[in-house]
Amino acid sequence: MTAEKSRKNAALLTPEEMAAADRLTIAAGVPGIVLMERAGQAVARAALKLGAPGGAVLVLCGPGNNGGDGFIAARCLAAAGYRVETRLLKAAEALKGDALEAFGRMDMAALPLLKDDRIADDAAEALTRADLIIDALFGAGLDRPLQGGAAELVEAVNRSGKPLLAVDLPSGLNGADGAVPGVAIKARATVTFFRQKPGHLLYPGRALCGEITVADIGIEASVFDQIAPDTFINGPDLWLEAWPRPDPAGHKYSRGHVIVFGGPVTATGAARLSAGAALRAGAGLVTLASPPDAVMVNACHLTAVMLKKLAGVEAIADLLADRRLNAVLIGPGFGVGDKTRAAVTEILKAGRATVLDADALTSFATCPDALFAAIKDNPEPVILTPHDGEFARLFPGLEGGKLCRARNAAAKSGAVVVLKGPDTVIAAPDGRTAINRNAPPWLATAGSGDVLAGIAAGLLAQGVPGFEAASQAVWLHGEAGREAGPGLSAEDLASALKPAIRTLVEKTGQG
Ligand SMILES: NC(=O)C1=CN([C@@H]2O[C@H](COP(=O)(O)OP(=O)(O)OC[C@H]3O[C@@H](n4cnc5c(N)ncnc54)[C@H](OP(=O)(O)O)[C@@H]3O)[C@@H](O)[C@H]2O)[C@@H](O)CC1
Ligand SMILES: Nc1ncnc2c1ncn2[C@@H]1O[C@H](COP(=O)(O)OP(=O)(O)O)[C@@H](O)[C@H]1O
Ligand SMILES: [K+]
Repeated sequence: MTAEKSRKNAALLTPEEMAAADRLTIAAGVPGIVLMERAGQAVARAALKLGAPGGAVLVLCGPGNNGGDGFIAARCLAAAGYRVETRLLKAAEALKGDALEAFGRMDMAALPLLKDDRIADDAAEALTRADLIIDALFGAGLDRPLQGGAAELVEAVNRSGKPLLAVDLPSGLNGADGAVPGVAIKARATVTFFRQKPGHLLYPGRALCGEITVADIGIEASVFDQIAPDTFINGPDLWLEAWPRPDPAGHKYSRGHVIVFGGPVTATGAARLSAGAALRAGAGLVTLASPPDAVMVNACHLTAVMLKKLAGVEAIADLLADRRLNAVLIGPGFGVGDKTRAAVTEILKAGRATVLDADALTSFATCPDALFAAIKDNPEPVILTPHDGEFARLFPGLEGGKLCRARNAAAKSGAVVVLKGPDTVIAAPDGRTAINRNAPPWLATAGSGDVLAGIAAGLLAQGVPGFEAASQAVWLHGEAGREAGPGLSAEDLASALKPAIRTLVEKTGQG
């Protein structure tokens, strides 16, 4: 598969982009009702997996095309022998277009869900009778919080404890950013169409989707020629092409040399975790530079990582006169304050691919613009790896959803921004973003971020471009977390990178 085709597989579409894909497909000659038929049939297939044959299925249909998919699913499930009851949120007279056509094709009565903007008594009884509930209330067209009877209904459905299958998106969830502005359905499974939406991957939305199926409804990938999405699922489909391939005739210097700047004698562990991870990520050499009194502590713990004494910030320029040191990492355990600001400024002046983490970020809380100016003057890629707290300190005033905050931060700083968490977002200054989904919760442990920063530096040293290096690092970190498993501590992560690295090496045909 070509890299271009793989990237299209990894694309995530906002509701607007999905609507454009729909329009382009219709304009190319596939009627909207045909797309809706395929969508509804895919929902029915998913329902077959959730509900016992012949069981009672309640299909809740909203006023738009999401409801239309529900009518098709209802018809298919009735034909398959299920006892199907369809209920409408708004009067049937409000239906139009493809949804009206789908309603007509269903040829089944559909009673109202609400009476005087409250759940109708007989609708409440229908919830109790159902073995499976299909949520076809709202999908891509949701544009405000659910209120009144619709909100009450969603809460009652959630309380019912019945298996819930959501059509496209759990109703109440914003597909563009994963936000839930009011209440939302908590589904056991979700069937979406053509490609996933950012809201399926970003919290809180991600927790509401259950198992996600992406159904092919006949939209061709050629629509991407006009839509050009810039948000992706983070994984090999997005960046395998950029995975470093060591020259078989090369040597350690041709795999890059990372220098990690470590902290004082009382805080040496973080930089050691980073240095070890940079080596595992494939850098040919890694040197840990630390204050003279910390060198001995580091020496007691390290073997393959080399050591250097750093007398003071003034010594950084001399050290970096050696151009073979081609990637720099500073921040973990370095300490917060003037000295760190000065060190970061010297490093960025030296024009190296750089990862700034932890204290290197916090030290600029009082003067973020000075940092951004220095980043923009550095011709090599810079990666920032803040968690939410560090992000808020460095980018005060950037608000909104995680995707939007990360994207704006990358544009503002000129760096690739890795906004960490269970749904880490990686954003490039050119607008590309990736959302990560493979990180297990046991990665939330002290030192785990130091390892991530080290992996990123190791990849930069091998010449991987900034956005790809950051995305690969986040994905590898997630895989290592899964490999090490529950009970891991950050020390376990670097060696747990090996199976994922082996998989990538094999995928790129180097194995
Ligand atoms: N695109 C495609 O390729 C394909 C799309 N397909 C399907 O179409 C779905 C999108 O359909 P859609 O655009 O009609 O929007 P949908 O989610 O049904 O909601 C719109 C309705 O809700 C209303 N409304 C909105 N917010 C509200 C609120 N908070 N509270 C109350 N009302 C609210 C709004 O009315 P308003 O009151 O704003 O006038 C409007 O009537 C998509 O998710 C997928 O399932 C498939 O068939 C396959 C092909
Ligand atoms: N709930 C979670 N699920 C998965 N990964 C998480 C979760 N919470 C945090 N992480 C990941 O754990 C790492 C923690 O990094 P950080 O907060 O910098 O910790 P530290 O400074 O102790 O190294 C980040 O890579 C983050 O994405
Ligand atoms: K829905």
